[in-house]
Amino acid sequence: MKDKIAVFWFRRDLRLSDNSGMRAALQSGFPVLPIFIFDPKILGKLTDKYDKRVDYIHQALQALQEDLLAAGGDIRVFHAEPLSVFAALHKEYDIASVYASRDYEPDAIKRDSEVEKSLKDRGISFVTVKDQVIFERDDILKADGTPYTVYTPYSRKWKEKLEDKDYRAAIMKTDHLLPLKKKALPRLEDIGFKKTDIAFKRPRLDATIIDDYGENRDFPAKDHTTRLGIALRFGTISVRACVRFALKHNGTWLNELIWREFFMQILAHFPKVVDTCFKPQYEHIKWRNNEKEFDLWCAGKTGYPLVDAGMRQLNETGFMHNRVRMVTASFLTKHLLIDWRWGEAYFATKLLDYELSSNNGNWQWAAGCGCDAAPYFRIFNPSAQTKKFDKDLAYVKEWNPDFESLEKEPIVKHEFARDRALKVYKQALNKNKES
Ligand SMILES: Cc1cc2nc3c(=O)[nH]c(=O)nc-3n(C[C@H](O)[C@H](O)[C@H](O)COP(=O)(O)OP(=O)(O)OC[C@H]3O[C@@H](n4cnc5c(N)ncnc54)[C@H](O)[C@@H]3O)c2cc1C
Repeated sequence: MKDKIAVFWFRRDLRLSDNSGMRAALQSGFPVLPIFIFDPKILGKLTDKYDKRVDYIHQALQALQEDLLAAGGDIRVFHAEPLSVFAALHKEYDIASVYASRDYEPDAIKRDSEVEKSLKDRGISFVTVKDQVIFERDDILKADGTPYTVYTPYSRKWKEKLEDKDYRAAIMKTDHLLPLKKKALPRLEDIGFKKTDIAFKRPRLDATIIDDYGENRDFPAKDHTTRLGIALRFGTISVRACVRFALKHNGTWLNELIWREFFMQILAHFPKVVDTCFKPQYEHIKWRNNEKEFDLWCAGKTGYPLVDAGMRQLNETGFMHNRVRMVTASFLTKHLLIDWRWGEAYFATKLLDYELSSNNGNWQWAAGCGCDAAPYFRIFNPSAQTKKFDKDLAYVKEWNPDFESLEKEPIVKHEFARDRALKVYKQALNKNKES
């Protein structure tokens, strides 16, 4: 008879330390087999075979494998549909339970419920554990049990509710890993992708950035933000470690981590936001959706130096500074009157730190149609934003050195675009009053 084992399925928690899902698996008492699955359904949606995020995951798995080998185990990495992976594992092992850290995106919830059902049919339990957030969907609710849709009261309640236990490290003994013969990971080429120039570094909380984050974070040329977005996305850093650090070092940075959870709970409570406006009346907006103008925006050729610098930074590196993300998103939706969904989809293909809930929430914020959004009449003037946040043009010059020749012919004049946006937004909102 085979000995019973537990399986730990790594997904968006690619680390061995402070991993509450893995800790739960190790506490099961059964030897733990760690696995990761490259799901062809997810990878198939990525058209660029030089996707840096896939390369990042691949390198993070190598680091994870080193840690697991040092702890006396290893990892098995598959490239197949999860249901077929578990069917094959079921033949090879006597599995008591499969453990995983909880995932909150609509597609992940659907996948997990299919996996749970199929495991249950084989008599295997599927145990998911909170790891990706401090507070999930129903942890922070209003007194009447409904979700918060405004950030400030949400963050107040989040802070009131926070106790040591919520951010304590998930410490574990790794002596329960299933001994495995070392096996090389599949190569990127084996899963249909190519090596890129991204270099995985183990994420680190840097006091020299976080201590004076509040004073510097808004100036793109200073590059004074942590760049931990990708690490939070794929769980190569623990959010509990971030919160412990933020509590000691900087309240403004803590607020950013709360924004992340705010949008996650919005997506969890209102999954319709994936493709519709949080505020339905904004569906009446008559977007112009000019494809030529969209292409110019994507390429960083609008003639507005800050907008173009941001788009070029994004295209070249997969990152764009938050201030500039706000300006470029406002420009697309308000100056060009292009549907926020187009911009959101473009960012999703490019951002290394792409996170459905944050991208969606922030795009809806910029377009004015989100839960706690910028009012429709707040239209960033890209030139005023440049004067305020990049007055020496250091950021513009870095990413958009030919800006002077382009600036002569901007895609649209600010005053004209502003008036047009106000008119179109007002029309949409009035239509709603009439109907
Ligand atoms: C149009 C638009 C699209 C965006 N798309 C994404 C996205 O796909 N993924 C993403 O993580 N963030 C997104 N953001 C939010 C923000 O721009 C990035 O989180 C931030 O720029 C990442 O840089 P950093 O890692 O240096 O973060 P820091 O400034 O060091 O902040 C630390 C972490 O806090 C979280 N955070 C910070 N600001 C926000 C915010 N406004 N909303 C939600 N979480 C936040 C992120 O996890 C971030 O990594 C978007 C913002 C805008 C305006």
